[in-house]
Amino acid sequence: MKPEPVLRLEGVIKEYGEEVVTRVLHGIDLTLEQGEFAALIGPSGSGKSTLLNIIGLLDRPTSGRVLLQGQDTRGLDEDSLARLRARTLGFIFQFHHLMPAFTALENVMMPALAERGWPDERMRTRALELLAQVGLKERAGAHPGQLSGGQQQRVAIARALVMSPALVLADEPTGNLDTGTSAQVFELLRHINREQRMTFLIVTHDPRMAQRCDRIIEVVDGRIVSDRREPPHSG
Ligand SMILES: Nc1ncnc2c1ncn2[C@@H]1O[C@H](COP(=O)(O)OP(=O)(O)OP(=O)(O)O)[C@@H](O)[C@H]1O
Repeated sequence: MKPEPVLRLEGVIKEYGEEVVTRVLHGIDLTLEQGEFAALIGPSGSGKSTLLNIIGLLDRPTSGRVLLQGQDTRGLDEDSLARLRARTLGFIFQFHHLMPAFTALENVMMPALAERGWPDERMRTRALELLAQVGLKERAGAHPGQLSGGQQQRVAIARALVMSPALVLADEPTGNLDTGTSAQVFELLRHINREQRMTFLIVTHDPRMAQRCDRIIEVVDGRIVSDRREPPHSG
């Protein structure tokens, strides 16, 4: 039997306003299978962030359904949504939002702490493994202020992965980095995707980055206007 897709959106509509209603998403249908590495592109104001917030269970559609690993999220209360979010989703933002008073290791453990309370040894081991994977094993005890921008973003990536999410949502993950660092961070995401078959959806304005994804979903005026799979890249 085919596994449930990681994500399925059915007829997602989003409207803002009460007296004057603005429709921002016009019935989005979208499926992401496990292991996909997809870019979400489109002009400013086209609805990418709105869509990402709905997929990330941070906002609810006006109508339509969002299913994560086959689970219908419609009708779940805020607590259930928060639990599902913590278990299933990882978030990477343009600005890393690391906590300056905590070390890199503590920052990576933070989502696990929020979920399970006091840190246990397994959590610590997992966080250290992830820091090693993003090339920061030696910097586990450093505070964010002692790390470069690229290193800080790599800590944020490790933090996004600590709960082994089925789907990682990245909003302009390299938007705040210089070109060289940006390419390295992107390659790291690619590597994690290939190695762990973790699914990624990446909002980007950078056409070169989109070209290096396996699938490019383009949104214009709240509609998916194209959804194409790229031939596999060699490297
Ligand atoms: N809370 C809100 N209330 C009213 N309108 C909103 C709200 N949030 C977003 N919008 C409108 O919805 C549309 C889509 O916005 P959204 O932020 O999703 O676009 P985007 O594609 O992510 O843009 P950008 O690339 O500039 O981040 C815009 O016209 C925006 O003004």
